Amino acid sequence: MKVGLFFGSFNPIHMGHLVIANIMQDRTDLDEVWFIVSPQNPFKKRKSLLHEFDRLKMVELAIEDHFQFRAMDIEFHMPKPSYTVDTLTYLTDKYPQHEFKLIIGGDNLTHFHKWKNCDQILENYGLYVYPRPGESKKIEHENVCYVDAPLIDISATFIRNSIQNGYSVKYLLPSLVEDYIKGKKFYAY
Ligand SMILES: Nc1ncnc2c1ncn2[C@@H]1O[C@H](COP(=O)(O)OP(=O)(O)OP(=O)(O)O)[C@@H](O)[C@H]1O
Ligand SMILES: O=C(O)c1ccc[n+]([C@@H]2O[C@H](COP(=O)([O-])O)[C@@H](O)[C@H]2O)c1
Repeated sequence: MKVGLFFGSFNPIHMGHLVIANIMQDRTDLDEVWFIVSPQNPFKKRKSLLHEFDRLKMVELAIEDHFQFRAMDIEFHMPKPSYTVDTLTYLTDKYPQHEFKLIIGGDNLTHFHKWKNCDQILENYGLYVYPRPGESKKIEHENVCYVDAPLIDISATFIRNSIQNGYSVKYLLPSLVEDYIKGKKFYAY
């Protein structure tokens, strides 16, 4: 089975993530997409970062009707910061029968050469790249696959700021996730 891994903070998960994941699963040879919730992205501030269990719960709520999507908490139990190559190695040991691909935005290619063991990621796994504003560099490699997808300019930051300012976030994220955020009064609801 071929699995696309979508890493992120998911604080919270939103329609941008879900549209990309669905296009990747539906229009490529990926059989499943697994959402890997990162407890603490080394490049992001902790400000407004909800507890990892709540972020995982929101991912589970968002994908519960999609049987080819899975939410994973593996990075919760790994050393921090979580390097993608270490998570890929862990998953390969645990699921030797699966083939793993990394799903990333084109903007991430600019700094991809700085990622830990990036050559190993390219050679042993490979990338499924979707377009994102700000992309400036393409990597020509047999294991890099560029997938056409619409640009959806929704971010978790926009959603958190909207809630804080009392604006509606309807349609920006699944209603079950919105209800969960409201119920817990997250992001100052
Ligand atoms: N609208 C979107 N379209 C495509 N990719 C996205 C979109 N929003 C986020 N991503 C990508 O999904 C991955 C996980 O996203 P992340 O959880 O960091 O969300 P975010 O919306 O970028 O969050 P924040 O606004 O808090 O930085 C990242 O690689 C990010 O670049
Ligand atoms: O392994 C690395 O060296 C590495 C360097 C930068 C980013 N990542 C991972 O890439 C994911 C997306 O990152 P970002 O900053 O684009 O949201 C996130 O889960 C990070 O853990 C991983």
